Amino acid sequence: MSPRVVRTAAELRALEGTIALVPTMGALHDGHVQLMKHARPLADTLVASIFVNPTQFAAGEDLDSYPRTWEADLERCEEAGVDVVFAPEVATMYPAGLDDQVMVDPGPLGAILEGEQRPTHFRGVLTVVAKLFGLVRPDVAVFGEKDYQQLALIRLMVDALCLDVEVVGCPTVREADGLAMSSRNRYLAPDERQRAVALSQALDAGVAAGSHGPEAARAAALARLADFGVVPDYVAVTSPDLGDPTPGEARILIAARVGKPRLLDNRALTLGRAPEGS
Ligand SMILES: Nc1ncnc2c1ncn2[C@@H]1O[C@H](COP(=O)(O)OP(=O)(O)OP(=O)(O)O)[C@@H](O)[C@H]1O
Ligand SMILES: CC(C)(CO)[C@@H](O)C(=O)[O-]
Ligand code: BAL
Repeated sequence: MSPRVVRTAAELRALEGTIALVPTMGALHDGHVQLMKHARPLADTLVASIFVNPTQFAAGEDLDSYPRTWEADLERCEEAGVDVVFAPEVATMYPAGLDDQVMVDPGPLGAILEGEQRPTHFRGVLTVVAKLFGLVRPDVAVFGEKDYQQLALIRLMVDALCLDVEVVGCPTVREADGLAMSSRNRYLAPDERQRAVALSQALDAGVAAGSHGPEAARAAALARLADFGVVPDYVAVTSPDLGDPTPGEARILIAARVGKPRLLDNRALTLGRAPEGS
């Protein structure tokens, strides 16, 4: 059955039973469909939001050219068993205007990695996610690990602001060659699409070198990126909660521009101790 499209808070208030929410910015791909399929059995009603959130884009970023594929998105939502697509106008999300004086401050975790490259990004993301939680009032909300720092910050926000929403993370869905699916992949020219596999291969190299410690993991990932001529914005090896890495469970994260689009990827890894004297 086709999902019902709703645009207002009043329509959302009429929803009954438990609610699962999958927030998106549209241009839906199989990664989004997996999030929706994962969310489907978690509640009576499955809501997917489609909203290209202006406040998470800085001036000069790709807000205006961000892909918008409405008809195809509705088909993907239907395929995934979505009941309701919430597609608000900007004024519904930002009734006080885009220079809204009340915004969510992401704190120190919002200032590193992606936050260093995009200083106002997470303020916009957390603000819109908080607004979506307030409007949709979900019992559970599902996000992708592809945007690992975003997922970590949303969990922190839910704890810090005492929001009554269960946050569920889903593994990254990849193309056959390992490239993490992303709405912006469609901007890769054919030769860039081939080079884009550098990110997942660099993560593989980092994971394989992890037994020799975090610096070895980082060096292996950087070397693999260099093989493809890809210069990253960052390659970071962290603890699972994005702090300093210690032996055991850890995370390796990469961001890099390949041609026009800026791509993100990350993987879990297990760190050994760095060799003595390194
Ligand atoms: N390959 C993927 N696997 C799993 N989840 C994903 C994947 N790509 C995106 N998601 C998740 O889908 C949700 C909506 O993301 P969004 O609409 O920004 O898509 P995107 O593909 O990440 O777009 P962009 O190219 O702008 O980064 C987020 O929770 C995001 O982490
Ligand atoms: C969580 C989100 C939908 C907020 O606009 C966006 O950052 C995204 O698509 O990952
Ligand atoms: N998934 C992250 C959305 C953004 O880059 O704004």
